[in-house]
Amino acid sequence: MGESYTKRKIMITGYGTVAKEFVKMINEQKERYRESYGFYAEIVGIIGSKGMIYEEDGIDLVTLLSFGKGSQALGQYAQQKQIYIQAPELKGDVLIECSPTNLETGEPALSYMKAAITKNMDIISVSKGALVQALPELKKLADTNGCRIKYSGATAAALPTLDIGEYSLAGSRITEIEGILNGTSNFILTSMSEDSLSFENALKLAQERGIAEANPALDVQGYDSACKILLLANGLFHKTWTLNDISIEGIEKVSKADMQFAKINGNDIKLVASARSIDGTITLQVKPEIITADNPLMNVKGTNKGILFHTEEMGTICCIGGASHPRGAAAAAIKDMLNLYRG
Ligand SMILES: NC(=O)C1=CN([C@@H]2O[C@H](COP(=O)(O)OP(=O)(O)OC[C@H]3O[C@@H](n4cnc5c(N)ncnc54)[C@H](OP(=O)(O)O)[C@@H]3O)[C@@H](O)[C@H]2O)C=CC1
Ligand SMILES: N[C@@H](CC=O)C(=O)O
Repeated sequence: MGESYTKRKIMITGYGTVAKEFVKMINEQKERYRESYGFYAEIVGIIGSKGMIYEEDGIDLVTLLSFGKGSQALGQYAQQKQIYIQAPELKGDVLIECSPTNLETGEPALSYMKAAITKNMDIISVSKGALVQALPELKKLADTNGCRIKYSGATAAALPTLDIGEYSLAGSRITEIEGILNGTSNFILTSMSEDSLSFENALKLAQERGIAEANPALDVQGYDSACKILLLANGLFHKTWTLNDISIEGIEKVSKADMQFAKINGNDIKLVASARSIDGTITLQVKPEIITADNPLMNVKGTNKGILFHTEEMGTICCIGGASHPRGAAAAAIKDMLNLYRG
C-alpha cells in the first residue's frame, strides 16, 4: 500500500470488555492497518453511562489503556488529562456501538445509532438490541443520510456468518441455515458433557471469560442465539421477521443425564438456531437438539460456534470456530471497519 490512506474519526459507545479490546487492537495495530489496508483509525470520543471523553486530535490510547474499563476509566482518563467529562454527543465519521444489549427497548444503542446517522456517521455495531428492535428503520434512515451499517459483531462475531452469506454465497439460493451461535451455552453444554462441570460452574467460567451477556439469561434462555438467527435470516432471506416470529427454548432444562444418554448413542446435544424450510415456509427456532455423529456441528466444542448454509447451487457450506471471546468480537468490528474503508 502506498503513502495515501483514508483516515476516519471513530467514536465508541459503551467502554466495556469488547470496547477495551477494540481500543487495544487499534493501539497495537493501527500502523499495520494503515500499511496493509490504507486505513487509519483515530479514536476521538468514548461515551459511557456517565458521559463522554472527547479529544478532537485523538484520545491518548496508551493512557486510556492504563486504566480499567467503564465510566470509571473514562473519569480517570479525564482527570489525568485535565479534560472535562462532557454530555454525550455523536461526532466524527464512524460509531462503534458496544453498549449493553437490551432486547426490550434497544436502548441505549438505538438512540446512539439514530443520533450518529443524523450526523452522517457510519455504524458498526457489536450490540444486538437496537438491530433486533429497529434494523429496517435504521437502514432506511442510514440510506437517507448516505451512511452504512455493519454488524458482524452481532451475528456471532469471530465466526463469519453474514459475510459468508452475503459475499461468498452471492447469487446462490440459500435454502436453510442452522447454527450453534452462542458460545456461552455451547461452553456450558460441552463442560457438562465432557468435563463433568455443573451448569452453574460452567456459566461462572463463561462469565469470567467475559463472553456471557451482562444478563446471562440472554445466553442460556436462547435469546442471544435468537437475535443472531433473526439478523442472519432477515439479512439473507430479505425479510423483516421479529423475535416474536421465533420459537425460543434455551438450555436450562438440559440435564447431565440427557447429555450422557445422547453420548451413549454417539450423539450430542447442542443449542441450535435454525431457519429451516418446513412445508415450503421458512421457520425460525432456537432449541436444544440431538446432533448425530455425521453432522459437522458435532465438532463445535467449548466456546466455539458453527454454522451450516444449505444452498441450491453450492451445496452445504460449513464454518466452525470463531470462539466467543471479547477480542474476537472486537476483531469482528475491526473487520467491518476495514471492509468499509480499505483502499
Ligand atoms: N462480550 C462478548 O464476547 C461479546 C459481546 N457482544 C455485545 O457487545 C456489547 C458489549 O459487550 P461487553 O463489552 O461484553 O459488555 P460490558 O458490559 O463489558 O460493557 C458495556 C459497557 O457499556 C457501558 N454502559 C452502560 N450503560 C451505558 C450507556 N447508557 N451509555 C454508554 N455506555 C453504557 C458500561 O460501562 P459504564 O456504565 O461504567 O459506563 C459497560 O462497561 C453487548 O451488547 C454484547 O451483547 C457481542 C459479541 C461478543
Ligand atoms: N454472549 C455471546 C457473546 C456475544 O455475542 C456468546 O456467548 O456467544
